[in-house]
Amino acid sequence: MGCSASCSGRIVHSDDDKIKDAKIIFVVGGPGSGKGTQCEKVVAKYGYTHLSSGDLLRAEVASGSERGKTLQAIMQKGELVPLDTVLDMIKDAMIAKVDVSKGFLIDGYPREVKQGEEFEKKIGAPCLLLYIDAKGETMVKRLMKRGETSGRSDDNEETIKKRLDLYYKATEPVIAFYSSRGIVRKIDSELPVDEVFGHVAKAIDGLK
Ligand SMILES: Nc1nc2c(ncn2[C@@H]2O[C@H](COP(=O)(O)OP(=O)(O)OP(=O)(O)O)[C@@H](O)[C@H]2O)c(=O)[nH]1
Ligand SMILES: O=c1ccn([C@@H]2O[C@H](COP(=O)(O)OP(=O)(O)O)[C@@H](O)[C@H]2O)c(=O)[nH]1
Ligand SMILES: [Mg+2]
Repeated sequence: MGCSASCSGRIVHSDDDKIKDAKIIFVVGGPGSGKGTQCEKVVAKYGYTHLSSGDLLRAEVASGSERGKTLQAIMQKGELVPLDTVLDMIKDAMIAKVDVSKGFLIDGYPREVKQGEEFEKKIGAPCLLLYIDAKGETMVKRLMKRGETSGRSDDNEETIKKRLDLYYKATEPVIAFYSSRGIVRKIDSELPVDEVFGHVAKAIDGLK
């Protein structure tokens, strides 16, 4: 959809136009790499809107809807929910915030190259991809620890292993895909949280 002139002659931008023009940052990394931790800090410093695809899905599960029940079964197994479901949720959440948002952090998405391509067709192009990188054993350790209190049904040893396998197989190619466009900034998240954030902030400050 393009712009249309209203009766007063003012140009009216559709929701689609508005989100297409928004500043979009993808935050990609393995399970437990620290995406959510860093996004919270970006929100505090830059006022961006944080949308975690996993959180959106968990909210749907918590609502107790029929759709939520189907999602819960998929997530419990560490598999990926259908692409359109996640994309529609992200798009709705972006539209709801676009008028008040300085930019969007899309956390935990895309999980596979195809998801990125569809996002760009339906929403718009990212200006930056923050690649939050930690070793496999670090991620497992963090998630096992988080699992003691998170209440997340996928924070158990068996599902963590499947999430990690799927990350290496399906999600790592996303990084290569966007690297060729020159928008990937790799962040070492083995460092203490505040040091990691220093590097994240530098990447964001480098945006025009
Ligand atoms: N030591 C250390 N721990 C961290 C760091 N970042 C995150 N953690 C811990 O690791 C766990 C996972 O961090 P999250 O921010 O939830 O990770 P995530 O990438 O959003 O994980 P998913 O939601 O599973 O994708 C949490 O318990 C954090 O406290 C870090 O830079 N250093
Ligand atoms: O775009 C997405 C994002 C999440 N998920 C599902 O939600 C779970 C939790 O995702 P989250 O990003 O919260 O955690 P991660 O698996 O990265 O630790 C995943 O294992 C998937 O089952 C999905 O299917 N598509
Ligand atoms: Mg998270």
